[in-house]
Amino acid sequence: MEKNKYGKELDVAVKVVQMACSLCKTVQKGLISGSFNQVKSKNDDSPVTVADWSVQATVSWMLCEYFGSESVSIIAEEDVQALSEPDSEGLLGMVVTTVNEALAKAPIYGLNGPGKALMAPQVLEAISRCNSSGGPVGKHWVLDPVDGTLGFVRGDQYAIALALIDDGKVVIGILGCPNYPLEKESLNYHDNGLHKFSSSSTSEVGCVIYTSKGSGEAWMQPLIHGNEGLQGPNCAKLIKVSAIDDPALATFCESVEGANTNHSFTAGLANGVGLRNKPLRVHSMVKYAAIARGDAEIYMKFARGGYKEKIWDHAAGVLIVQEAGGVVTDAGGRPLNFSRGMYLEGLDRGIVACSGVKLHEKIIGAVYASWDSSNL
Ligand SMILES: Nc1ncnc2c1ncn2[C@@H]1O[C@H](COP(=O)(O)O)[C@@H](OP(=O)(O)O)[C@H]1O
Ligand SMILES: [Mg+2]
Repeated sequence: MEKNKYGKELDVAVKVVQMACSLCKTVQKGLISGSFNQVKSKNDDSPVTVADWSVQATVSWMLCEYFGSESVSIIAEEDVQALSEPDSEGLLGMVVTTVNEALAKAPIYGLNGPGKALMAPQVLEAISRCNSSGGPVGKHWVLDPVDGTLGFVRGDQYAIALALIDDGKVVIGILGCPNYPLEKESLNYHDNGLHKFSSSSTSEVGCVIYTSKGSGEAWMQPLIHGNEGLQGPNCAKLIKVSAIDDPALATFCESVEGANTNHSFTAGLANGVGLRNKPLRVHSMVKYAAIARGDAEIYMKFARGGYKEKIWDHAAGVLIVQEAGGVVTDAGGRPLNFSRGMYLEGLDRGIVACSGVKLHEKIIGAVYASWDSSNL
């Protein structure tokens, strides 16, 4: 990990994402057991939880600690507005406790935590400083503290996504996938005929996947659970995209939510290129992890109605798929542009990530052939 130009950043970021995974697992357990009222609605009606703010505060605090609070630039999904409302005192208290519990465990991950517990203003400051506008010059961290919040609140798949952009290019990418089974065998057909990841008693669940640009390698670590650190069974494994290039054998992934991507358009594309398997519908950037790990071959996203994709929903996943051997472009076949602030400006229609060039060309060709007759 240390050998590349961004070795220190990657080393710290992987450890921080490991911490964040542990934090999220604890909060998700509390949510599912119904012990806390930790979910709020944002202005766009999407949910936000104690975990979103707590991960953002923890990652922000750590990055400032290691890379300097003066110089570090972070673009992340959450702000402190809902947390600062008069009726949010209890919620803020939970966030502060959750952050301090996470930071107290920093040494388990080989990181230095704060000398003493953070107070509420410090936690709010850590969250609100992640308001950089990014752009084409300099280093910018990009964080989605809990991607797939709907999956998170449903006890399903979600991801913690952290990437570093340097002069407009994504140079490192880390995806924490706390509910993603380590073994592909745990990928089962579900009742409704769709693929779904399910944990079995034989497979360990949860991993952190990471890469750096130009390495041609992507790695997967299991989650760190106790004091065992990163030695022995926690050694990272190389991952690689699938070698399948026959559409009849390929599986495509997409959002669970029909509001986030047009399922009927992707069904038409799938049919057009001869895909036979049912789609694998998964919340969050775990879809990119599935492509990078060879558990599926295609990920397509076609948002509706002028929705503008945010960089934190794609940066880490795109680089991981590319370095694991895959291809990711917009629907016009062009690379995604991470250099223009918080949005993927100039994105042509949708996003297509594939395990290889052959499948990718077929999907792009199918988009070309069917776009005009679609209602998108
Ligand atoms: N109307 C919309 N169209 C497309 N994507 C949307 C959307 N509203 C929200 N999203 C994005 O889709 C992400 C979830 O992706 P998926 O549906 O693939 O699981 C959300 O991430 P968050 O859950 O972090 O907000 C959000 O950024
Ligand atoms: Mg997201």
